[in-house]
Amino acid sequence: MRLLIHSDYEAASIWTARYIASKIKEHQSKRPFVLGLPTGSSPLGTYKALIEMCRNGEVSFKNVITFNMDEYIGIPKENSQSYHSFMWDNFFKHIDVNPENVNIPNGSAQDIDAECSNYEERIKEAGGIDLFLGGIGPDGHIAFNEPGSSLHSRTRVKTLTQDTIIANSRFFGNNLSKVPKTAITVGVGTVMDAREVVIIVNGHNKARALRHAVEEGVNHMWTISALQLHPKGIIVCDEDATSELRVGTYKYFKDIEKESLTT
Ligand SMILES: N[C@@H]1[C@@H](O)[C@H](O)[C@@H](COP(=O)(O)O)O[C@@H]1O
Repeated sequence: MRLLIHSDYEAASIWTARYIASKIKEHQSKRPFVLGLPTGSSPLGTYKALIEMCRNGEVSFKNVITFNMDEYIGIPKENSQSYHSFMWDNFFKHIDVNPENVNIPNGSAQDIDAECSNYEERIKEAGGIDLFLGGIGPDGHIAFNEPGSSLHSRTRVKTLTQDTIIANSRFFGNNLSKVPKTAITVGVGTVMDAREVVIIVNGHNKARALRHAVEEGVNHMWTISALQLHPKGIIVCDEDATSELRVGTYKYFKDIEKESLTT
């Protein structure tokens, strides 16, 4: 696993956007590039930078298929609090992606279990995910794979923990009762099947999760730790998120990645 420690969130976001754009451009295969995407505040800087690059003609999403990580159950996609609306408002409507190539789990499907297994099938039919971008919760969850999720899990329904409900209540007027209690989420196994995984970790409130991801063992209580087993896993973080790392760990990654931070 690589750990790229940037000075701040903006630098981390710009690096991540450039990295994704370079992977899309490098992709020589006839099939489209398949990009996995998260919601949340962590990827917003990356989305902003990618929108800018798309406007300047530095990257195009015309030959990109996207798969989002998760969606709340019981919030219609037209609702401003759905992850569907989040993605269109913050990213898709500003880039040249073909709407038919956008995949987001349908949290209002009649048959939620069928929706989950179809989602896995759609990913397979697209040729698998080339790069999965993600964020993590303060408890180290990836997508909505809360502590205790199987590290081999696939797309399914998960019940959100109280920690996640509290963290996400900021999008629901800080009203805990308005936050959905369940969501459709890709599994840890779904994310780990991607050819490459890039995780953005920023801010003090993610420092404990970063320590578990990097310094502790692979453990289902910190589902991001599964990234240690991925052949091409990268964590892109800011200085604030490193405050719980050992000095030696911090210095080691700063040293071995010093060339990469500028590219
Ligand atoms: N399901 C999402 C995750 O995909 C996201 O990584 C996490 C952190 O969100 P933020 O980036 O806002 O801290 O929030 C939710 O739980």
